[in-house]
Amino acid sequence: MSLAAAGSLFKVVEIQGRGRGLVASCPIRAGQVVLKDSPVLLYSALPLIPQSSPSSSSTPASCFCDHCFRILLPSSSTVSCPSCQHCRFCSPKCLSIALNSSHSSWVCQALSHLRVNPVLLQQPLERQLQARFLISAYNLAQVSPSDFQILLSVQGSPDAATAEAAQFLHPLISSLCPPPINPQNGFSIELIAALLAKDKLNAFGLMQPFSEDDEQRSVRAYGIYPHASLFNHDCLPNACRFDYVDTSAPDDNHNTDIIIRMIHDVPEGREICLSYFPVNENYSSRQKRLSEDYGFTCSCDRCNVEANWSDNDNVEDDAEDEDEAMDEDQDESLAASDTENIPPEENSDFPHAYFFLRYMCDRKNCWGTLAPLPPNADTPSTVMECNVCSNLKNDDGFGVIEGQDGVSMED
Ligand SMILES: C[S@@+](CC[C@H](N)C(=O)[O-])C[C@H]1O[C@@H](n2cnc3c(N)ncnc32)[C@H](O)[C@@H]1O
Repeated sequence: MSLAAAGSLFKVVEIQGRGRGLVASCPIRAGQVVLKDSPVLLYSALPLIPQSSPSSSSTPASCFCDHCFRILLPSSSTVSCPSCQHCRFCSPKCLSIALNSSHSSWVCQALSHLRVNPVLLQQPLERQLQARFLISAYNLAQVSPSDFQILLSVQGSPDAATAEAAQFLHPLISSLCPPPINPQNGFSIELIAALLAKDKLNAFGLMQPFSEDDEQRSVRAYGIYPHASLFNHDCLPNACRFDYVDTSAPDDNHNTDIIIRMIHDVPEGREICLSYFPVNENYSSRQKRLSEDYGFTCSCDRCNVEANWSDNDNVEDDAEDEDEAMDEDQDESLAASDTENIPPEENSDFPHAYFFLRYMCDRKNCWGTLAPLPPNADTPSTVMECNVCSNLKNDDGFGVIEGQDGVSMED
């Protein structure tokens, strides 16, 4: 679904202090899909050299296809790039597509150079990923100039951190003899800084598969989704995004598309917002992330309430008032169980408790958001899907629907 196709559901408007935003142009129902978006650019979020086997060239470089980022199962017929032997693909078809797009011969050579660059390899993962992004961006300019223009059109201007990264990466990337973009700006440090800023503000992470044992789920790939990048942030979002990287049909070339679905009904005129990170984070860490990573101070309803809490006041204190047991491992976060006995109308300090009760997944280490499946004609679905662990639950009794992990969403 392109922005134009979804145009009847929302419009792009300029909102004071927030830049562009997407506003409902009609009432939108819970579960309704408002956008299906394809990436203009995707790049791996793994270190240049796999951590577990830094010196072995025969060890697989990654456990994800280097083009479509599906997980590579031991039984699957994977193929390696014939030139670098490092990047692996889930099928000969994916390799063939990649050789003409994401893994062109220039990308292959550039990544091979980076993998033996001792200065870059000593840098933190973030710097290595910025190098990966710049390789992909320059390649995009070559293989799809129109998509490169789209990348340039998303929001983002350099800050001190991206300017410093550009200082470091400019000589490195220039030494890879990238293909010329245009004679005016070539591979200027300014262009590199601008690209890094756009990536920082707009990249969506495609996460590694969920596991209850993983406290910190990592990202497998980052992507720039031009339409989805127009959603502003709210700490109590009314929409959330789903992806079906591994569960889409094997011949589906759009498995890295993301889908934005409404969490609950919204009236015409309401801005549709996502949360840029899991909703369980507390006030100070949310404000810190939004300021450092996105350059704004959040003044959403939830922040306005929590700004008035004293320094040590947090959701857990409310939960303690209610004689709730504390999860010591989560003392910086809001645990769903902490809110169970706090009806919003009885706790004026915490009016948004209802959101966490109804829309936050309570599975261990998940912290995902629940949204109903799309309505059937006008009938709303009573089944809620978690956008992190894919669990399906009945909206009424919150019972888990067995055997329904990883459903695939089509248009
Ligand atoms: C992914 S972009 C969202 C679309 C952006 N507003 C635009 O014009 O393209 C993220 C940027 O939007 C702005 N933004 C997002 N949510 C905001 C909010 N709640 N309040 C103020 N600015 C916000 C910030 O400048 C942020 O860095």
